[in-house]
Amino acid sequence: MTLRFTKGHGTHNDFVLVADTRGDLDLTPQQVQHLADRRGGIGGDGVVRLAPTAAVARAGEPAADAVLAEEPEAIWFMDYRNSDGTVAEMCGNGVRVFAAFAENLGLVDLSDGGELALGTRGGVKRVRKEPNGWYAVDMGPWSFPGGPEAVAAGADAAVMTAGWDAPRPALSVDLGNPHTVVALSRPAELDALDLTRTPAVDPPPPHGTNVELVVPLGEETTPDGATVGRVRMRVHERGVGETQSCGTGACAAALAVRAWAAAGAAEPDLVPTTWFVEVPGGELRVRLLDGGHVELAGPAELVFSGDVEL
Ligand SMILES: N[C@@H](CCC[C@H](N)C(=O)O)C(=O)O
Repeated sequence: MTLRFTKGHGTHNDFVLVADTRGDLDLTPQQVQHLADRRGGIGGDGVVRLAPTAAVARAGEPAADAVLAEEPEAIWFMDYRNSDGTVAEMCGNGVRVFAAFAENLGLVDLSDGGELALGTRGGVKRVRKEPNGWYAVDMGPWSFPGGPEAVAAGADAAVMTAGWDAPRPALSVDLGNPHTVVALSRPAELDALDLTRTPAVDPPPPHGTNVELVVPLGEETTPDGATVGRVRMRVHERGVGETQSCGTGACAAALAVRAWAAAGAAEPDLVPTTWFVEVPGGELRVRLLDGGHVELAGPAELVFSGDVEL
């Protein structure tokens, strides 16, 4: 079978995108692994299938039914797979690149304030385009699975990775997909990390986790007088390995660092609600929204298209 694809990335978190506008493509884990293979295939951290939400629901995906019940206008669904062939609930960089792909296919017009509501296994996501060309997505609700006690204690898990003498405290964050955030004290320590092996998380999360290693860089004032926070991050993605960026991971990092800062602040309400997250592949913006939602903004690029044999 010959398959048309487009290669895209968001801050160098890269994806093979496939337009399945009839919704009849059933990608096997082996086919996903082949598409994502950087030597024998196209290469990517993940594979994104764009399909009609109704077709995904008919194929037995309960999340697609829930999407249509919540937002009947979410007619397109992001079927996201990690490069190892496993399914993931959400991908923050993937959602933005999906929006750029849908624009490119002529399925949506995001100029003049247009919005794309799309379905994911993590619920309905809404994407709009900013004047600088960045895509901003309302990532929806998030939570600290360990609850207020974990936030007060600063941790509900421990992470051990190559080169460390002992496990370090970490905070679990749920963005629709699972994250575990560990704070390091110095950028040099972050740079020296060996992330070629999967970090061990205790207690082991039932469905695995993405692990973000972060260095809080403090607060700064923007030219328009706003106070924002800044974080550096490296990430080991579930089902992939170390990647150049992770959008849900950037949200998790900002939310954890903000919670840690608020816990130690005399006036927690003054801790910034906007954070810039520096990743090896670029920079993302994370903003707390009303109603317990979080927004992710950043670039999305389509690089080339072609045909591949499956
Ligand atoms: N790179 C993504 C996250 C992709 C899914 C993740 N590896 C998982 O298994 O949860 C992002 O930008 O959020």
